[in-house]
Amino acid sequence: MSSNDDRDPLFRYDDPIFADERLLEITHLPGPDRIVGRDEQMQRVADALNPAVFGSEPNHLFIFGKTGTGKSLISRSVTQRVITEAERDGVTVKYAFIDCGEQNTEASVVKTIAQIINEPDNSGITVPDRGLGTGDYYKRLWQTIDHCTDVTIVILDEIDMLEDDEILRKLSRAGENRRISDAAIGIVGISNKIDFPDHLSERVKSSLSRDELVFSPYDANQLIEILEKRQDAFHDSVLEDDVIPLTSALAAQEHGDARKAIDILRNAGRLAKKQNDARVTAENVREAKEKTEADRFNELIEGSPQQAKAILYALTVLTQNSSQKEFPTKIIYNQYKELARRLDFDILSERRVQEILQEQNFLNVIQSERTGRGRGRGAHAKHRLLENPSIVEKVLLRDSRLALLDENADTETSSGR
Ligand SMILES: Nc1ncnc2c1ncn2[C@@H]1O[C@H](COP(=O)(O)OP(=O)(O)OP(=O)(O)O)[C@@H](O)[C@H]1O
Repeated sequence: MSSNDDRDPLFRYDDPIFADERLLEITHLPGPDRIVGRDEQMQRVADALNPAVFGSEPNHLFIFGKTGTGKSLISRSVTQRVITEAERDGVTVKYAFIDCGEQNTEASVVKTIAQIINEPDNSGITVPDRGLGTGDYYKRLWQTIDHCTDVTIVILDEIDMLEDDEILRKLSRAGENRRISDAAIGIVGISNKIDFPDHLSERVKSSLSRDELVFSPYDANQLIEILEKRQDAFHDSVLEDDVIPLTSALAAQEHGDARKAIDILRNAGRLAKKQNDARVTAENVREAKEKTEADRFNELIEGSPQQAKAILYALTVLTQNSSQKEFPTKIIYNQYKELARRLDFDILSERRVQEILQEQNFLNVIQSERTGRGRGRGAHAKHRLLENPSIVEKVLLRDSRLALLDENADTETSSGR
């Protein structure tokens, strides 16, 4: 054993703040004793999946609710418990958790499910990353499901992001159509858009029978309890007394969002660590809230082209300079044209700007209300930012070209910041 004295001084070997930071990671699946206030929802998910314990087809299920209300957590947690119980009876249940924000085409979802479920050494089936058509990927999927499982549970997170809902029909009909012979499939669809089923194609609507469940936001007390049950992520006495109540109150401001609460707490710990503080304070929490919101917004717009960012910037400027929150496409377009000129961008047509606003509505960056026909469509649609404009501004100005719009840039550079 080497003591810390003879270790490379370039690195740190102790963590004065975190005892186990992984407990605060989004991929961490807390045990049932750390899950707060979701007994009823867990029971409903368990009721839908129950047949899988005996190797039969589960009921399909759609779960709706705002971000951070535990939809993914409860789906994964109950599925895990189904797997454990089924195993005791010699029934093999497997699950594939698909983020449809990342895998949004039919072929990529089919391929990913097959890759997750497959055990190539046992099945002898290969599922190549590329090179097969959608039909062939389906064939591999059916073979894999038959070979490797008795029941496959497919959890489709952000199901509203799917380009095409045909996959729902194929998965739900696979047994009936004898694509698979001795296995069953259950679908759990997750979305924060409650009107998602209205947008399904008629074919899917009529063929996919399902249960539906809504998760409501947490109140500040439930958020406190959720955070208290993760306190062991930190060393004893590191959190000052007001840290958890303040974090919960800040995360409950818009809607009770456990993801935001946990992210703020983790970022507060990281800030304290970076500053070599011995304790996490309310000050760290306030700073962490801003960082958490900026990170989240950044994640949403990361893939957006510069023109889309300029359009968002136009909406931000309008929001900052007005008591109103909602603006018609035309007004945003006029503001955008002025910015585009300053940035030396090609000026897009109003129609194209309208389409981009619709895409940002789809990505949950803005909310578009229709005033004519169709959702968020038409020149008369009104749009509002869903995030605090000063945070949006900061994040947008990180873009190298939009940075030219930063009026404080020169002073900041000359002051060495
Ligand atoms: N009831 C709860 N008890 C304990 N932790 C929770 C609870 N609900 C959510 N969490 C935690 O909050 C975070 C976000 O939860 P989850 O990802 O399940 O939310 P979601 O509703 O699926 O959100 P999104 O729509 O953004 O994906 C996770 O770290 C999860 O462990």
